[in-house]
This record gives sequence, C-alpha cells and structure tokens, in this order.
Amino acid sequence: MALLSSALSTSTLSRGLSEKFILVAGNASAIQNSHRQTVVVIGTLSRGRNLRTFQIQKKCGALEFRSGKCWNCKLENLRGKSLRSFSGAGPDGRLGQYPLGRKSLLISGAYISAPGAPADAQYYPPPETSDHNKFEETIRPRENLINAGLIARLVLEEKQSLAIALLSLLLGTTCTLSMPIFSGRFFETLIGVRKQPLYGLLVKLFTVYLMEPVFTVLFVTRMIGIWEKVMKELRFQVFQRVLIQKVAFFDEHKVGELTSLLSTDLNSIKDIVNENVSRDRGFRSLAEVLGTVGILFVLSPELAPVMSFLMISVAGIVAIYKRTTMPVFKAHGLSMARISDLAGETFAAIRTVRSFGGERRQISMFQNQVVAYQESGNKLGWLKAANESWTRVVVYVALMALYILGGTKVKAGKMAIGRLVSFIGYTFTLTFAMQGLVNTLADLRGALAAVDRINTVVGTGKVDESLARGLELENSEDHAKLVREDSNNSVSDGAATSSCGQTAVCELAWTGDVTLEDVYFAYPSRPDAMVLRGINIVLKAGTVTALVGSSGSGKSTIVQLLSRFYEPTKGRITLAGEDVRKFDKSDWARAVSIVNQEPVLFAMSIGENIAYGAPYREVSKEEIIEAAKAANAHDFIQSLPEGYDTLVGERGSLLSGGQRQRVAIARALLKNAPILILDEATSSLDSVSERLVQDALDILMKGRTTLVIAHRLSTVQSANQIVVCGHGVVAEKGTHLELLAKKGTYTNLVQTQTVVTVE
Ligand SMILES: Nc1ncnc2c1ncn2[C@@H]1O[C@H](COP(=O)(O)OP(=O)(O)OP(=O)(O)O)[C@@H](O)[C@H]1O
Repeated sequence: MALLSSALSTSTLSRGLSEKFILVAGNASAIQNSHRQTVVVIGTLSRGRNLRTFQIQKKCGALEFRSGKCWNCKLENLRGKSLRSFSGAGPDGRLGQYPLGRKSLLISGAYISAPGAPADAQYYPPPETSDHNKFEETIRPRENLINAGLIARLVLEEKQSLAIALLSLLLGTTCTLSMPIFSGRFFETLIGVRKQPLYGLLVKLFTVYLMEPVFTVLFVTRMIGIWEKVMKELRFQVFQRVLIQKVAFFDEHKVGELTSLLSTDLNSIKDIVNENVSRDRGFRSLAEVLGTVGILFVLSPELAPVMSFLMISVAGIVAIYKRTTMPVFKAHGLSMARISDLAGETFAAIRTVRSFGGERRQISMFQNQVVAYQESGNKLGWLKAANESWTRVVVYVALMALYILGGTKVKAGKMAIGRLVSFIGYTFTLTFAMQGLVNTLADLRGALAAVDRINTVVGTGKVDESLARGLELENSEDHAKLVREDSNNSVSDGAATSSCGQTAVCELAWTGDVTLEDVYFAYPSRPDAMVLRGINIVLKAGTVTALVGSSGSGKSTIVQLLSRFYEPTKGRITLAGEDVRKFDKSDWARAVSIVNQEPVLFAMSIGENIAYGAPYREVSKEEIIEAAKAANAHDFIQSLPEGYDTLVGERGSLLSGGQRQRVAIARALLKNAPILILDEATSSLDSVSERLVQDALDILMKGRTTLVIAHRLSTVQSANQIVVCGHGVVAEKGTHLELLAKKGTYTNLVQTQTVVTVE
C-alpha cells in the first residue's frame, strides 16, 4: 500500500471524478491513523480511471467479486455492480490497470466512498511500513479449493470402477427400457396377434427382470465407492485448508460456520451422487429419459409429440414447485437451525438457566420456534400436495390423449395393439424419470451452492504460508522416515530424548535472546486500532521477564505475537538476531510453550492430554508420569478411579481449574520448549491450588526464556526484568527495586495493587 500510494503522482490525483463509486483496497488503517481521515483511491469501479483521495465514508471489509460482480458488499448500491477493471496493485503486487471481465477476485480490507468525492481532495502519503508487510494483504484472486478439475482428477483415478459403473448404467437402462416392449409383445401374444411362443417371451422377460437388479447393484456400489473416495479427499482437503489459515481467519468466522462446511456443505456435495444413484433419480433418470424419447419416436412418430408434451409439462410443474418451495424450504431449514441453536445454547448454559430460574423462558422460546417449524412444515405439505396432484393431472391427460389417439389408430388397423401398450408403459417410465431428473437438478443446485460456500470461506481466507510450508516439510520428512523405516524393516525410536526436537530453531532458542524490535500491531479484524505502538523488549535467554500493566494495555497481544499467531504490522521479532519470520511456524511452535489462564484440554484421557505436548512422536507412559510428577499432578491423577486413562470431558470440564492447570503444565514440561510464556497462569485459582501450580511453574521455568504476565508480587519481584506496558508502549523497564526507585507507573501499580496482588 505504501509503495503503491507513493507511486501515485499528484497530477493523476487532480483529474475530475465521474465514477459513481470509488474503491479503496489495501490496509487503509495506517492512513486513517495519521488522523487526516483521507485515503488514496487505488481502484475505481466501472469506467473511472482516476486516482483520487477522499474521505472514508464506509468500511466494507473484504470485497468479493464473482464473475465481475460485487458479491458480498453490504452496501445496497454496490451489490451487483460490475467492476470492469481495477487500477491498483494486482495479485502480483504490481501497479497497473487490470481488466477483470468476468473473473472472480477478492480485495481485502476495502473501503468505499460515497458517490462523488470532494473536488479539493489532497493526497497524503501514508506512513512507511517495513518491507515485508508491503503487499501482503492488498489484492488476491479467489482460489477455488473445490473445482471441476480436482473432482475430475479424483474420479478418473478410479478408471476401472468408473468404466464398470457406466457399462452397468447402460445395460441396466437397456433392461428397464425393454420392459414395456416385452409387455406389449406379451399382450399381443396373449390375444393371438403375435405368433410367437409364450414360453420364449417369458424367458426373455425373466432374463431382463433378473439382470436389471444385478446391473443396478453394480452401478450403485461402484458409483458410491468412487464418490466416497472423492468425498474423503475433499473432506481432508477442506479440514487441512481451514487448519492452516492465519489466526485472524478464526477471528472472522464462527466455529459453527466452519464446522458446517465439513458437515452440512460437504454432505450436500456427497448427496449429489449418493442420493441420485437410485432408479428414480440422477444418472438413471437421465439415461431413461433419453432412451425413452428415442424409443418413442421410433415406435410412433405420431404419438411421440404427446409424450413430449407430457415430458415438458411434468418438468415444468416440478421446476415451478421447486422454485416456489425454495423460500419455504429455506424458512423450514432456518426454523430447524434455530431450534438446534436454542436447544444447544440452553443445554450448554444449563447452570445459568437453573440459577436464574429461566426454564419457563427457555420453554416458551422453544415453543415459538417449534410452532414456526410446524407452520413452515404445513406450508411445504400443501405445496407438495399441489405438485403431486398437478403431476398426476398431466399424466392422466397424456394417458387420455394416448387412449383416444392410439385407440383410434388401433381400431383403424394403423397401429399394433402391443405398440400402444408399450407406449402406455413408457408414459409412466418417462413421468418418473423426468420428475427424478428435475429433483436431481435441484440437488445439483444445492451442491453447487455448497461448493461455492466452501470456496468462498476457505478460498478467500489467508493461508498461513509459514505454517503450511512447515507442515509440508514435516509430511515429506515423515514420509521419508516411513520409507526408510519400511526399507530397513525396523521401528524408529523417534526423537525420544528431546521433545522440542532437533530443529535449528530449538537449538538456537536455548541460548539466543528473543527481541521485540519497534513492534507495531493492529488486529486484522480491527485494522484501525493500533494496539501496540513501538514496543522494544529483550527477553534474555534463560531469564524471566514479567509483563505488567493495566487491563487492555496490550500484554496478551505481545504474547500472541511471540506465539506468532499474528505477525507485527511493523517492526520485527528476532531470535538470536534472526527474524523469526525466517523460521517455519511449526518449528517455532515446537520452541515455544504457552500456559494460559484458561488452559484448553482435549476431550481425551489425562495421559493423552499430557502426551499432546509432543504430538509428533510416540510418548512413553514413563515420560507422561515423570511430567505429571514434576507438575504436581501425579497424586491427584492417581486418586482418580481410572488414573491416567480418566477422560477429562469437553475442554477439560470434568477437572477443577487447578487440576486442569497442572495437566497443562505437565503437557508443557513434556514439550520441553526453550521459550515459555505464562499468561496469568495462576490468577483464577484458590490459594491451595495456586501454591501447587506455582511450585510446578517454578520447575517449568528453570533454564527457559520465560515471559510471564503475572499478578503475584512474588513472581514479579523475582523476575530478572519487569516490563510495564501502558497503552501499547513500554512505559517502564527494570528490576523490582529499580522500578520502585523510579516512583513511576510501577510504583503506582504496586501501591494501588491494580496489577500485583500482595501475598
Ligand atoms: N482478537 C482481537 N481482535 C481485535 N482486538 C483485540 C483482540 N484481542 C484483543 N484486542 C484488543 O487489543 C487491546 C489489548 O488487549 P490485550 O488483551 O492485549 O490487553 P491485556 O493488557 O492483555 O489486557 P488484560 O490484562 O485485561 O488481559 C484491547 O483493546 C482489546 O480490545
């Protein structure tokens, strides 16, 4: 953005404005923070080619253009507007005019002006940011994770099954379509019109009836087999892609939204095959419709138009039904989602409900939702009945027409009676096949909408490249290791000795200082609010640094940056002088242990939770016990009926706060990382638990570079260095005595006990 803006000449800015909307892409927060309230336009909608400055009117968040149309902007006047070209930084970060045509594109951090900008607007260059941040978030094309190419590749991997499925479909449909012909002949033979032995005809019919289910089984099993494999791969890819997004992505999307991608949305894609392999749907319907129409025109070109009318009418009725019911279906689905949400929320907060005596209120809210669900269900019922009856009316009209036209022809000797019987048989085949086909098309629309939702969420998020690279490397190392193990036919002992692993980052971190150099930071979800403004801290290797400061001063934010959940907006963090951005995030994660105020345990056994400290290798029972002993957790674990196999419940809810904390410390001990971050780890505990946890922490801190956000005077006092934060800057730095001697912010904090609790 900085480079881009500085590249704009003032002469360009002075031209008149004719466009209706103006688009600003990139991180405009820096400019806003200059208090000029002016930003540089780097993109223009429609015909405009001017680059101007103007006052920010509305923030639009990320702007998404699909097929050249603005898709997601909440501003009504922008929704659906075409963007023919975009002036600004393109996907490669270069300045230019980019034609968009019907392409899809994502512009993150966009701002939109109101129509018309002030004529006397001036250009204010934004403050410089460091090199690595320049184009990071400017403009990115949407990357479709699920696309036709991927699905085709996955399906074609199963060539043999696909060939068997298609052949079975062909043969099964042939059987189905030959049935009405045989019925006609059978009828003709019975009344003596056809001179053919009945026995021979029955054998043929028997063969067709026997083979049709065989081909059906082959077709269904192969198709489902292929699709299950495709779905397994898609599910895996979606999960993996979500997992490697930057932490900011998880600030933007609710957990429910993300899990529904993996459940509801992927299931609608799955259903497009699984629900459409039966005889009355999908591929079979299509094959039957095509086959029937062909046969009908051969059998009787005069009667075939009647059937065509039938086909078009049935398709039309079902299509109208689907369209009209769509909003009712949506309302029905929404009611069900609300019922589930309400029930989920009620049960999750049952203690709060009970303590407020809120049962009656919850029941009445639930009743309202259930009634809404019932009403939309009734509406759907009526629409369904209308669809069914109209379809029948059309079929009966077509049958009547066949009886009249066909009967007249048979009576006049212009048509064989068996042919008319076959025709009647095909009437039903065609009706059901057509209905099935339209239903399948509706399913297809649902599946495409699901694909689009998945692509929109994961395709427009920001993959954490460093994490992805690290994982890729690990995968290839694992793979190489597995191949080696396999070829040696021996079991590897893994990295059993050092949990941190033998990575260069870990080795460096045992001796190197960690430094925050002039760090500025704003959360991506609130780019306008600079939380850290030029932080400089040196965490000396093997020493303890205590971070104190009033609430909201940015202590936890520093922890988040050290954990590399976010990257600094400006400035850098180094380890032994090396910018940490050089290290893969998975390597960095191995070098840093975090123990939070509210540690999260997984819904597994205590032993498995402790072993999670080293998820990349096998952990022995002895190691787990050793870590638990050092964390003061062994005794309480032993006293539980199932010891280390005791399940801890969702997020560790079956343990007390102090017990959870000690399991988390044991996990961190097992991890044995050289850098340790303690975020108010003992502040929510009673004095007995606090003592136990603190003793465990003292063991954990030994020899590690520790940053502790502490409320306890003893921890702060004994720290090698105390850093006092105030409104995103370092207000004071020094030892306890040095800071007391200064009689500044720290002394105030100690005296007012705002931050430090005296024991
Ligand atoms: N994920 C987030 N997205 C946007 N803003 C955030 C986020 N997390 C924290 N903030 C904001 O950043 C500022 C600093 O918060 P931070 O949690 O770092 O303060 P703190 O000093 O740790 O406070 P406390 O002692 O109360 O925990 C606050 O104004 C907060 O609202």
